[in-house]
Amino acid sequence: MADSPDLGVERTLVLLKPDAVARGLAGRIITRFEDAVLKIVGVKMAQLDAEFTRKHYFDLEERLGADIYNSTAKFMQTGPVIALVLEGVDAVAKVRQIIGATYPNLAAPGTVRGDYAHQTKASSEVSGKAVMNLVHASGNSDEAKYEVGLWFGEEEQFEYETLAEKLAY
Ligand SMILES: Nc1ncnc2c1ncn2[C@@H]1O[C@H](COP(=O)(O)OP(=O)(O)OP(=O)(O)O)[C@@H](O)[C@H]1O
Repeated sequence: MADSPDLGVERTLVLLKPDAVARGLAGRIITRFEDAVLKIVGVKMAQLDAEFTRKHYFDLEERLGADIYNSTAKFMQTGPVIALVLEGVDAVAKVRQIIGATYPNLAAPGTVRGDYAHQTKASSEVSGKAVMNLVHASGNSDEAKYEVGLWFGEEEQFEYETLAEKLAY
């Protein structure tokens, strides 16, 4: 048997956005990740500035346009966020499933966005404000590597050393 079997364990970045922190939902949201055997290996609270927001959402303006970039960047700086590095089997995809679709009205019941938010794309377009959808999570494994590295130094991330620790619950 190989010394280190590939368990499919990976890391992903999660942000509890200003609306989640302000509404006192942090604990309930984190519990959902922990219940799905996603382990916290890094955590911090931060107030974003314009420069760091640009680094985090570096491709958003190109993907969705300047108006959406600007409203999202503004929203992300309205209050503190909580950043987490989560580790687990298929963590990137699993976290995206747990948080649900980008537009909360389309997010399934049982997902974080589906249960705790309600905004539609149309309401954001009318108001010119960002979709307040509580959580950001890396969209794929390349994005996860970039975002985890942007937010957390090596020394700010912890290791579960043994197989038992990695899988235990
Ligand atoms: N049509 C829109 N109007 C206003 N804000 C939007 C719109 N589309 C996206 N956003 C904002 O931009 C963020 C990034 O959009 P993206 O397409 O990357 O969705 P996502 O990957 O589900 O969200 P996130 O990157 O925050 O995890 C969304 O979470 C939302 O806050």
